[in-house]
Amino acid sequence: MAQQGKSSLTHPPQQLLRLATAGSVDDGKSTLIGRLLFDSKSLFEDQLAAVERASRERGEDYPNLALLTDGLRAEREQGITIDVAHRYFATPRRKFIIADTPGHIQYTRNMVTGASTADLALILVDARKGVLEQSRRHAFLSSLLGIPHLVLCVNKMDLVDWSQERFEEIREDFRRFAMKLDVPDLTFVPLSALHGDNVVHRGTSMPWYEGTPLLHHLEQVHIASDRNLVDARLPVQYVIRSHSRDFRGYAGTVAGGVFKPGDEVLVLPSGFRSTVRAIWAPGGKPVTEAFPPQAVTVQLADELDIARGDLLCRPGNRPHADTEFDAMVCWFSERSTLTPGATYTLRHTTRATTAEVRSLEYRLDVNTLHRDESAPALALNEIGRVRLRTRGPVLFDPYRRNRSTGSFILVDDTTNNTVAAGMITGPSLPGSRVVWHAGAVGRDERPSRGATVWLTGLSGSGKSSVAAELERLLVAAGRPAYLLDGDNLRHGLNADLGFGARDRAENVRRVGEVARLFADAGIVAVVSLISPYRADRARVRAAHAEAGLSFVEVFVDTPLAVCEARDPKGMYAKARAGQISGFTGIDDPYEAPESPEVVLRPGDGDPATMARSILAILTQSDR
Ligand SMILES: Nc1ncnc2c1ncn2[C@@H]1O[C@H](COP(=O)(O)OS(=O)(=O)O)[C@@H](OP(=O)(O)O)[C@H]1O
Ligand SMILES: Nc1ncnc2c1ncn2[C@@H]1O[C@H](COP(=O)(O)OP(=O)(O)O)[C@@H](O)[C@H]1O
Repeated sequence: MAQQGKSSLTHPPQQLLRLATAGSVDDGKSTLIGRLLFDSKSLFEDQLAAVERASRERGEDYPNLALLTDGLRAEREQGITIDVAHRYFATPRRKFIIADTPGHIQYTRNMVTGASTADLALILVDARKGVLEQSRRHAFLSSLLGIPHLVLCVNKMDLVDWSQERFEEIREDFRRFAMKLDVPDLTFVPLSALHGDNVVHRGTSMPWYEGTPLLHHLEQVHIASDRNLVDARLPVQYVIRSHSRDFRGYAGTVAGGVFKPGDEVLVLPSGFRSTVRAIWAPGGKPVTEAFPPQAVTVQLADELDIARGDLLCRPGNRPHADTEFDAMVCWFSERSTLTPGATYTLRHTTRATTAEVRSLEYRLDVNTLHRDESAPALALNEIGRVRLRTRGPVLFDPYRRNRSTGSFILVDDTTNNTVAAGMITGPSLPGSRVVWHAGAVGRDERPSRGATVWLTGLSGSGKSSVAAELERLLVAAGRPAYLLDGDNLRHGLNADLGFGARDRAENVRRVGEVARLFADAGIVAVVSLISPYRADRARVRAAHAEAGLSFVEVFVDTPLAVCEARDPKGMYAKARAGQISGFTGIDDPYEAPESPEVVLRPGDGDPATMARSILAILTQSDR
């Protein structure tokens, strides 16, 4: 998934939101898309007139918005491989591109293709039916594809009498499943696409709903920081030469970070260094900076031997350059299967090389998240984890960090067909040097089920007090639990770490690893750590999702003024007096969670009461 990045961009990144929709026709997807277009007045007069005419002809007394996407549906029913359809609409705030991917079980492949660049996924469920296997599959695929924002639209609320209770039931059911996935931002909207409630306008039917209508959320959701603006990457697509003007430029699409004239760059795989002399946008206009996903031409200060497939980055921040790595792949071919030993052409950014499937580590059941380690092959629409070895080094970042330099396709050389899409998880643990020994005890064989409860918040917010109560409650109920408190761990495991951003990241990483091991062992790890950076916490969540373990993020949302008034250790006073620098909340940042499973505020009661509310959510996640 793209990483949080900090940048001093002078122009805001393009305000375009790419949406992927998933759901079956019956869930009302066509109607919802139609309603978005209709109510946001994005329809052309003639389209509208055609819909009204067609509705009248069918004897319907309201414009049947599903007819807008009907042409598409017809093609699909005939089995034509149109796969993914794109629709465009705009409001004064944003432009939208909707990739409409069919919801049928056969279409995992289409979702992988259609949604791979999406900023946000809309998943539709029918309020009468609730969360179905298909909704889970879509949520899983969205998280696998690294789509940072997910909205569960509970549609057809009119058919359940606008019931708040039903909505909450579905929300909790879905949230329980999503806890095991890596979904950084999850939103729920109850709506009726048919009547329009909560699509563009609020309507009057669900006064109990405190959120905003869907379109408002789509207009407001913060996507600028989803882009990776940290790791500068420019895969070279073409070398542009003009002998007459003595010019040599390197053209490509920026895949990460920001490039500016004057920046020192490193060319891979050669290792040459140079400086950016100038950058041009298409059309030849010089620009002062370039960021993803702009297509640009870069001129360097030195004459170097650079070819298509090379990559420009910064000397202190390079991608992996490896011939062996692990990836999740989705198999696309009906005619063949992915089997260990087979070779394919691997296309990655602007390079191609031969890749051999060294091993199939497991096949994943997308519905249950069960891993089948004895699966011999992957068939159409199946997803699994593989280890690949390539002839030449591949310059990659893990997909979670960069969706562009972390993805690839496999092409069958005999047919020239694309047979798989892959997402690189990271370099292989060097097979010969370090081997991961799977234990002989399966998770289900352990006497208890583990999980991680992660309390984040300012110093003095109450994390330790609540965590201690939760540990006590769990143990009293006969459930193994163990408190991992930041302060305490800094006396031992993390005694070598300070409070700079890098050390805090390492602190969070280590505690996250320990928590994951505890959870795997069947223990509830109760973590109390300021953990101020969203990206660091997101990595821990991802590591849990990867291991199929529940991760419950608890935001202890006590305002700074309250924490400062409590000041149990006198730290705030010292920080204000300038005796401590880089203190969280005073002169160091705290990034609040965007969608934690639990939020605790000062009015929510004493620590024991708060702990009980966490326990209730945790118990749900066990089901
Ligand atoms: N500069 C600075 N910033 C924040 N906190 C500081 C700092 N220096 C020391 N302390 C004390 O260390 C405790 C926080 O440690 P953590 O390991 O939870 O911090 S972090 O997650 O790595 O940010 C925290 O304890 P709690 O009050 O229990 O949160 C502080 O008392
Ligand atoms: N729910 C609560 N209501 C009122 N005071 C609280 C609550 N939770 C904690 N406190 C008080 O706030 C102070 C800081 O709590 P602590 O758990 O040490 O915070 P943290 O671990 O986040 O630094 C303590 O004095 C504690 O008694």
